[in-house]
Amino acid sequence: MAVSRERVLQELAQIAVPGGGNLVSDDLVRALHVDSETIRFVIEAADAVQARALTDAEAEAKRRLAALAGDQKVQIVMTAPAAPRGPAPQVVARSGDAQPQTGAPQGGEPPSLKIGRHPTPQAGPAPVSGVARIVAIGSGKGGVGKSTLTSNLAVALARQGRRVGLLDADIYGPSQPRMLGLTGQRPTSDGQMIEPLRAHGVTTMSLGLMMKEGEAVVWRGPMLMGALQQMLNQVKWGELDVLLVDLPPGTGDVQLSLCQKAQVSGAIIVSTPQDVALIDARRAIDMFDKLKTPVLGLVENMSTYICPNCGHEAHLFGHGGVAAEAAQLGLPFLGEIPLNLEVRLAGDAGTPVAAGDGPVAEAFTRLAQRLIAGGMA
Ligand SMILES: Nc1ncnc2c1ncn2[C@@H]1O[C@H](COP(=O)(O)OP(=O)(O)OP(=O)(O)O)[C@@H](O)[C@H]1O
Repeated sequence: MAVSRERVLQELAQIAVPGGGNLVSDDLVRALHVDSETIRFVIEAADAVQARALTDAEAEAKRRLAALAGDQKVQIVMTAPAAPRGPAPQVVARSGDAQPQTGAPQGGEPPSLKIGRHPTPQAGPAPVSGVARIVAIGSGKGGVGKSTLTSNLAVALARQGRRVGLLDADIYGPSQPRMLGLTGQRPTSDGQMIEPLRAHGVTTMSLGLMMKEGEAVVWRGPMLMGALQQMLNQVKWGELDVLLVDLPPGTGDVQLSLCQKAQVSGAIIVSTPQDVALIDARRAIDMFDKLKTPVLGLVENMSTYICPNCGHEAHLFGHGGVAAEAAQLGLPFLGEIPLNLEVRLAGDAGTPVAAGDGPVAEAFTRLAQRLIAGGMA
């Protein structure tokens, strides 16, 4: 039978650490995740010296949990900042089959701000200083073009003269640095505040830029909440008309944390017209309803395909399904973006198609104008 979270904590509370306490009493266990297949957590040391001193405790935790676990895989990650003001959390030790999830950092070291700590207590959703509106961009299903829509919409809004920020909170696959041509760049920090990057007129920050690649996949609940809180409050966003937040797909911790921590003005749901995508979109809408975040409307992506050779219009994923769904749910239908090779090529090349001209750029302009006219951006 799978070991429960409580049982894991009981076991960890028996593992002594230097100084007289144990792993639990010294609050060293972070992001504990227990399900039928995995027991996973982070041991968060204050620095590399403490991390070394905790190696034995980590090995013991590994041994004890492996003995208890049965079929569950045990993954333990030890993190510590390299130095008090050093470059970003570093994975310093691993045990057993818990393979390091770090890869080559994206463009050098992340800035010297420790990200992913426990959240600071907060009475309720708070505004972000200088930011007039926060709009979450969500989808029920992955791969429907939510990140593409976010970057292009941000650029289209900036071209309409709006002061726009983009927070890439899709920690499981942060793609905004690539889509906005920021690969290889790192935001800087004085250890307190982060200086965001700017691309195509958009003030941009991505959780992916704050960590070594792959590191965040072990984050859960509190750690994620803390990181998101830092992204909102420790980034010098400046004065913004709107901050777009690119959420991970689905209905998980990031969505919950964002709506609990920040005064989100509303959410835009992106979907393709297929039934399967729409079923998931409905789930996302339901989640925002439960979180009391207004759904501003739905956007249909990959709507129509116009053959670049013959001009024939085809509907590869169907057409009009999102508009019909919006009508049925009594929500605004905000617009549709065609399926177009240029969208992908431009995204991969780091210059969103909305930065140029042509029918697809116009579709994003229309969407941006619709949001501005509706007071949403
Ligand atoms: N309208 C479009 N026309 C052509 N290609 C598109 C369009 N929208 C998105 N794409 C392409 O589809 C792929 C998935 O898009 P994107 O990464 O934006 O989706 P996503 O919903 O953010 O996915 P995930 O949340 O799973 O990361 C990308 O290669 C992107 O370039």
